[in-house]
Amino acid sequence: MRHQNNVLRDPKVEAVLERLHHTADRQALKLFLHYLPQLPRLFLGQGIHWNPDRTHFYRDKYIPIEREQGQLLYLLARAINAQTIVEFGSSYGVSTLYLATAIRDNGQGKVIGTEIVPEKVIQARQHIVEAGLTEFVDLREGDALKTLQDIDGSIDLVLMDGYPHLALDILRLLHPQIRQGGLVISDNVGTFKTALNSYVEFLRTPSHGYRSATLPLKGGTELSIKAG
Ligand SMILES: C[S@@+](CC[C@H](N)C(=O)[O-])C[C@H]1O[C@@H](n2cnc3c(N)ncnc32)[C@H](O)[C@@H]1O
Repeated sequence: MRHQNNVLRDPKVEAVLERLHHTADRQALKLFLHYLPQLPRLFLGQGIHWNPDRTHFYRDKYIPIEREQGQLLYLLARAINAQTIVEFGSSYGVSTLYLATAIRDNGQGKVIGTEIVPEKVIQARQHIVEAGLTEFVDLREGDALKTLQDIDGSIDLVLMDGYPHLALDILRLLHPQIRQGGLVISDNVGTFKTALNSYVEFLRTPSHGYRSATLPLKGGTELSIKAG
């Protein structure tokens, strides 16, 4: 990893991840230009407006978690000895690789990932094979609202990183199976502030059973624990 210690301690996984992060970094200019008209909103702290009818732009975009978020995910998954991890939005597999490394190092379990764009699923599967993590991943192609309906047993950790307008529905779907002490980590709560407002409110309403705080990672990463 550039600039800092890498907690994964696995050169094979790190090499794949570094290549994917670099490819994602090279898409930054296209993303910047795409969001350019919305820069005033961002500077005013309002976040980018999310239009659920205009997602085509993202079909070939990596838009992965950042390296620091990946390290945090790995550490959290190790800390709670996660064995069932659910990921909404796998894209090309960057977050999947961090989480699957944690599952492997915990000794057993699976990351159940889901991705709706078939071309991304093909690539993500290749990256997982290349990293030697196939047996720790169950990557499901299709709409997460369907593919995540039949999860066996309890869930230790959820990564919420799909399109914002679906986050609350996905959380409601998974909520009964998230165990006490389980974690929900949500990307982009600062970037897509308005679209994720009701989702974050859900996590912050005490009667729903979570304790939740926003970490200053990638402009806002929500860390929530199901505390009962
Ligand atoms: C921000 S990206 C995920 C990045 C990924 N977690 C990573 O770190 O590499 C969001 C992904 O969610 C996928 N997605 C959006 N709606 C979905 C749905 N209904 N079901 C499954 N995947 C979906 C998109 O195609 C996109 O690839």
